[in-house]
Amino acid sequence: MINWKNLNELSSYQELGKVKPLDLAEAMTGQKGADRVGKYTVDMAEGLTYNYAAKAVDDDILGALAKLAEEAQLAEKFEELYNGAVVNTGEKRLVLHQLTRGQLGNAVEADGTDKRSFYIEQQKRIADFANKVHAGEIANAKGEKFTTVVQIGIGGSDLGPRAMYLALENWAKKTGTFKMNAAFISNVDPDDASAVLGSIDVAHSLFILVSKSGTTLETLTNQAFVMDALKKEGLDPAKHMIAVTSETSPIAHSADFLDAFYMDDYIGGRYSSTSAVGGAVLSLAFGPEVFAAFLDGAAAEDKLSTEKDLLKNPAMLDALIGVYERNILGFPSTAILPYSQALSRFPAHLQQLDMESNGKSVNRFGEPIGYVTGPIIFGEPGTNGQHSFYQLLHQGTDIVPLQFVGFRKSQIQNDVDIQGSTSQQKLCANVAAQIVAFACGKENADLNKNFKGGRPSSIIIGDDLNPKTLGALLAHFENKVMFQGFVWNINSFDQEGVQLGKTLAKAVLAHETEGALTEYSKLLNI
Ligand SMILES: O=P(O)(O)OC[C@H]1O[C@H](O)[C@H](O)[C@@H](O)[C@@H]1O
Repeated sequence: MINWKNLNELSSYQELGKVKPLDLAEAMTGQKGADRVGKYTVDMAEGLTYNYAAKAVDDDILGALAKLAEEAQLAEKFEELYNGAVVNTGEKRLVLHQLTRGQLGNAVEADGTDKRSFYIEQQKRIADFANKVHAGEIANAKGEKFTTVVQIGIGGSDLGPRAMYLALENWAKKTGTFKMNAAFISNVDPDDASAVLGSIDVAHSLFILVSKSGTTLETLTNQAFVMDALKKEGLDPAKHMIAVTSETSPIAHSADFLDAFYMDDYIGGRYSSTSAVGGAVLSLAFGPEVFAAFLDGAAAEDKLSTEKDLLKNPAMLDALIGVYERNILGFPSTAILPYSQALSRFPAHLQQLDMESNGKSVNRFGEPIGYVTGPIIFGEPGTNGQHSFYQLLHQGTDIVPLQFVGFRKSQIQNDVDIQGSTSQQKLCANVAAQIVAFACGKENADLNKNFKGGRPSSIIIGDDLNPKTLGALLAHFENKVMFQGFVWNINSFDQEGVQLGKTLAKAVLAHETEGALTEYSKLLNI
């Protein structure tokens, strides 16, 4: 029997507030700190590890978090979700993104079909299509091979797939699996589409129109923009464009497209990288086998997330430590800091994943809640961030919990020894240094140079970033966000907060405004 209770109704939450907080600076100094690094670590899938030694937790706090996880029935709620319960209460929908990469529980039937079979069928259709494009069997009007793939989409139909493409582009080039260049058009700013169209060979480009709803104004505008450009080149848009959408959307089964691949309403945009939304572009760019390996990594991490023991479940643990930092310690934000250039857009993806999912003020029944929910998420790859905003992270008045990601090896494996160390060693040295600097600080009589420390961080470490580790990394964060939503008793799978702005923008374009909106319209010359 599942109890969907608000966080402040749970006795384990009240108990958690009474546990003595850890003095992180003290705990991370000397031999004690060294021991923590070996102790507070848990295996993720695909050889990754989640190390939380530099988080402000000890055995007592972790024990209290385990009780909270149990009382909040996190494992049971995940089980409900993957067995097909209507967990998206706002939209009255099932939540099935895990099913795109594996079968964790019972077969799930919806709309009269077995959903796992439906997702597999779409993957097979995409694989077949991609193989034909690579072989030149599907080609442009002159029978020439497509060399570039361009995704047109926004939000979840852009950020995840773009971050995943960038994460694997150099790996694919290095391993000989690279098939096609990919580019992305998302913003309705005409400079976005123009710049992309100006940088590619349009006659040899295949466009993927990606919109789950098929109604997103920006995406449909960019589709028309691209169709116009194709026509101006004397090309038939219907021979250069495929669609990824839900079967019920207005753009499904349209003659405007060479082919169409489907996802459905049970996969939220920000959770759609492992569906056809990511599958089409990644299979075309790197080949279906690479996409399949990415799915395997995600499936393996999902499996780990079913573990009931908190200390063996990295996503649940990461989620609970985040709740402790947000609700007990009162920290308002979290920074995502990958020490990997390939993950340059990963923080942007996590901004949507986390903030659109957990930026909520009512519970899953639509009732107000009396505690804070999702933190503000931001980030940049290291070491670039160090030379930008780390000043505030080290000495600012707010404490910002940090999520580092690092790999022992670079992707391209082209490196030079300069002054006794390689660039990769310098990169890794910096992340190690930052973790300890943030946690331990450094006293100085000159307060301007004093570091208080006590700034918590965790790190996910792997040997290298490849399709499997990337899949595991993505699923870790998806599951972390889901578990946090369960703790806060909110619905992490709808996004009503984006509607008002869309409605008002439509009113502006229709010149049906009043008051301040009319004045802003005039200021912007609309
Ligand atoms: O894929 P689409 O239906 O075009 O949606 C694209 C995006 O727009 C919406 O406004 C939502 O905020 C996002 O969750 C979604 O990913």
